[in-house]
Amino acid sequence: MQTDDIRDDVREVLFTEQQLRERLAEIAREIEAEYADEPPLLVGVLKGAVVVVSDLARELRLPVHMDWMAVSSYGSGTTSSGVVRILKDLDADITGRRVLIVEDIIDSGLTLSWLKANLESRGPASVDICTLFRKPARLKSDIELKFVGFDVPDEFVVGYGLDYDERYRNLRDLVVLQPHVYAPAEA
Ligand SMILES: O=P(O)(O)OC[C@H]1O[C@H](OP(=O)(O)OP(=O)(O)O)[C@H](O)[C@@H]1O
Ligand code: HPA
Ligand SMILES: [Mg+2]
Repeated sequence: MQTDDIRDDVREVLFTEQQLRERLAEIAREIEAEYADEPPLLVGVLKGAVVVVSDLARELRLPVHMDWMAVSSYGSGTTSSGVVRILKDLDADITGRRVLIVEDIIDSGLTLSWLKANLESRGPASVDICTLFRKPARLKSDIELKFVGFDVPDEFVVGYGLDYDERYRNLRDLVVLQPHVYAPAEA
């Protein structure tokens, strides 16, 4: 059973809005140093990364461009199928450009290792990954992550863009939900 106020479904706050903002500011400084000569094209992966891209881009002082891809690997479940589909491709031609993929979470890593290889096949100058969260216990690919915000425990997390069945993306903190949220409704 889910409640009307999404905050009532929270079991535990893992990272507060303020902690997330402070860590993103640190990452922004690292990105500015890395791309001082050529600002990157930020590629946000819809929909989870919308909140991260929005906050990270406004923290950056570089004249970045932004583009979006939608890929799907999870559907409404809580584990990756490993099968990736492109639902929306980039508008931009990335030939010769420096690309920085921005993600909310790397869980199995399957979505991003596929996406990185896909973008690398288009002839960019570089493709790197920035993710705010990483779940080390679940990583199934040895994908290189250039900028990482926080490691999270092996639990399903939501908020700050991350959803469970499309809910909770608008929670300000990164949280773990109460077990009752996942329980089937009583007949
Ligand atoms: O490392 P992985 O195990 O591949 O999982 C990570 C991906 O899964 C989630 O997206 P999802 O497919 O749920 O779409 P969404 O962003 O629209 O929620 C998340 O936003 C990452 O893109
Ligand atoms: O822990 C998670 N929460 C929400 N979406 C996700 N996609 C991969 N892992 C997660
Ligand atoms: Mg999701």
